[in-house]
This record gives sequence, C-alpha cells and structure tokens, in this order.
Amino acid sequence: MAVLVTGGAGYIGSHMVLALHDAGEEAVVLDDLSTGFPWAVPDDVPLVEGDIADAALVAKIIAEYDVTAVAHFAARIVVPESVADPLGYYLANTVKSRALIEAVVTAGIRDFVFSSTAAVYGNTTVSPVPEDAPLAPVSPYGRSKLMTEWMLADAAQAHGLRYVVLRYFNVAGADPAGRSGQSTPHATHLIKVACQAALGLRPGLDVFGTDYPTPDGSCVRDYIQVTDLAEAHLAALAHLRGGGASGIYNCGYGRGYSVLEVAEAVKRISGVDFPVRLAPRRAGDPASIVADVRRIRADLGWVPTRADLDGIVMQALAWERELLAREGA
Ligand SMILES: NC(=O)c1ccc[n+]([C@@H]2O[C@H](COP(=O)([O-])OP(=O)(O)OC[C@H]3O[C@@H](n4cnc5c(N)ncnc54)[C@H](O)[C@@H]3O)[C@@H](O)[C@H]2O)c1
Ligand SMILES: O=c1ccn([C@@H]2O[C@H](COP(=O)(O)OP(=O)(O)O[C@H]3O[C@H](CO)[C@@H](O)[C@H](O)[C@H]3O)[C@@H](O)[C@H]2O)c(=O)[nH]1
Repeated sequence: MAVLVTGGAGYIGSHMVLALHDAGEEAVVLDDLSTGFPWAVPDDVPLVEGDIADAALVAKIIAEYDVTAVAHFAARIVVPESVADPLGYYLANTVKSRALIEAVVTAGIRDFVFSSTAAVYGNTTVSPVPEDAPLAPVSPYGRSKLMTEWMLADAAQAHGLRYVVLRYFNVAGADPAGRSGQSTPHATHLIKVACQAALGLRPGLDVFGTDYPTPDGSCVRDYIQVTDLAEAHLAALAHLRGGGASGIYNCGYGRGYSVLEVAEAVKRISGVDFPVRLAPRRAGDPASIVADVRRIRADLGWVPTRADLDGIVMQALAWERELLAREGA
C-alpha cells in the first residue's frame, strides 16, 4: 500500500514524502524533475522520473507499488510566468491534471489530495478569507488550479472519487531536521529572498509597495510552515481513508505578517542589517490575504505546531546556508 506523490522531488512535495516516511507510510514519487531534485527524495523511497500525463506510466506505478491514494503536487507555480505563458500553464496544471485524474479513476483509486492555492481567491477584500468566499483568480496560474478543483469535484460526482483540496497560503520554512527546503535557485518568495539578502547572495530586499491599506503600508500574508502543511496532508489522507467526505480547506495560520515585519525578523535573526529598499508595487499583489482556518481545524483535526515566524525564518536561513555549503563542497 503506497501513496503516489506527484511532484515529490519539489519543495512542498518533498516535505510530504518526508512526513509520510516519518509516519512509517510507503510512498512512491512521480516527478519529471523540471524543477525538482532527486536528492530531495529519501534513498529508500522510489522515484520514477516521468510525466503525470503519461497514463501508461501512471497505471504501471499504481499497479507496481499498490498505490491506494494520490497526493498531487506536480505543477508549474510561478505567477508572472503564467501571465507570459498562459497556454503552457493550462497544459501543465489543468490538462495534465485531467490526464492524471483519468488514470486514477481508471485504476479505481478512491482517495485524492490536491495542492491548490489561495490565488483562487484573487484580490479578495475579505479577511480572514473563508473557503466559500468568491473565487476570482487574477492570474492564469490561479485559474489553472481552480479548473482542476472543478474537475475533481465533477469526477468525484460521476466516478466515486473522493478528494481533499488544500488551498495553501504562503508556504515557507524548511524541514526542521534540515533534510529539505526551498531550493529553486531563482525563487521569488519573500522569506527566501530576504534570507539570501542576509547571506549576501543578493544586494538587498526590495519591498514591493508601501502604500497599501495595511498597518505599515506593505502587503500582509499568512505564512505557513512547510512541515505543518505536509501534516495537513496526512490529516487529509486520514480523513479520506476513514470515509470522510470530499472537501476544500484553507491551509494557513489565520495570522498575517507584513513584508516589513518579515524583513525585520530576518534582520534580527540573521544579525545582518541588509539594505531594504522601498520599491513600487508588484502587479497582481493583493494587499492582504489571511486564511480563515476554522474549517480545517474542525473537520480534519489539524493542529499545527510550528506557527512561529521566527522559527520559519531560522529554518529558511539554515537551509540557505546548507545550499551554500553544498555549492562550495
Ligand atoms: N510554494 C508555494 O508557496 C505554493 C503556494 C500555493 C500552492 N502551491 C502548490 O504546491 C505544489 C507544489 O509547489 P512547490 O512550491 O513545491 O513547487 P516545486 O516547483 O518545487 O515542485 C513542483 C514539482 O512538480 C514537478 N513537476 C512539474 N510538472 C510535472 C509533470 N508534468 N510531471 C511530473 N512532475 C512534474 C517538478 O519537477 C517539481 O518537483 C504546486 O501544485 C503549487 O501550485 C505552492
Ligand atoms: O522580493 C520580494 C518578494 C516578495 N515581496 C512581497 O512579499 C509578499 C509575498 O510575496 P511572495 O513570497 O512572492 O508570495 P505571493 O506572491 O503572496 O504568492 C505565494 O502565495 C500564493 C498563495 O497565496 C501562491 O499561490 C504563490 O504560488 C506563492 O508564490 C508580496 O506582497 C510581495 O510583493 C517583496 O516585497 N519583495
């Protein structure tokens, strides 16, 4: 009995594989290594290099490893890239997910956990934002993910599939044991960029917009630690295996931090006073997006244990140092 983890060599998927591994569960990873890394998958977890849209390959993996559930992380994830290449994003995230869902339904697998995003809410003015808020994604990335949510709901209705959609807010931090972390060289995520500035890998941090209607004028986000997020997936799997109904859940902490607060935390923890420049707004950024997390806590019994910005920054800094050490080795 194994869980098929698509995109398991990537940032969040690799933390899911570690969480499954640590819980004594069998996993098998399907990843095309377009942005993932083979070293991110533990040696005793099988890694199959291939495409989620390769139906024959998916069927073979399901049969060979006795797959009983799927956690689907594989995707392209860069919002501005999705604006420049929408058709590429609809192919990678929507069309290929359709093929995967079909292969899963054909194989008779019942339980499916899908990585969605707070980007499905678009420029919401509701804070904290509940799952039943209006869905108005403003990028092809967000739309490509929302369409997959809809496909899952329709496939569930027609074919008896059951699913949990997890809408992640801002994922950050690294494995507390130092086994994985955000490793994409040119990642644009705030905490990673600030940590790179603290380590002198970038000249400083640009704060995109300081005239937002927020307490200090910079954008507010709900940062969720990546291992806590992986554990939300374990809770989702337990829910489905126990006969729980399909559902959609926000994944965050319900607490926001501004960009300037994050910059201060990284300075304080690193002890480096790197330059922070006030820069113009970045297109498409909502002023504030914080999760309403009552539903996941009530239905899945998920209890995060790492909801601490300082801890997240410490892990992210430690991971950047680890990447540097590997480069130098
Ligand atoms: N990082 C975030 O803040 C964030 C926020 C919300 C949602 N998400 C979602 O979480 C998931 C994982 O994101 P991540 O940050 O770990 O990104 P990532 O780029 O590190 O991981 C994606 C993985 O999928 C693999 N992949 C891509 N296309 C594939 C294909 N066709 N077949 C097989 N493998 C393929 C890549 O090689 C990579 O290992 C994505 O679905 C993303 O949309 C991420
Ligand atoms: O160098 C930087 C990088 C970011 N920011 C700001 O920091 C905030 C967070 O930005 P970022 O870390 O890029 O995350 P988001 O744009 O909020 O998007 C993330 O969170 C979404 C869910 O809310 C996911 O869908 C996306 O994949 C993921 O990148 C935003 O206000 C940015 O403008 C800066 O000011 N300077």
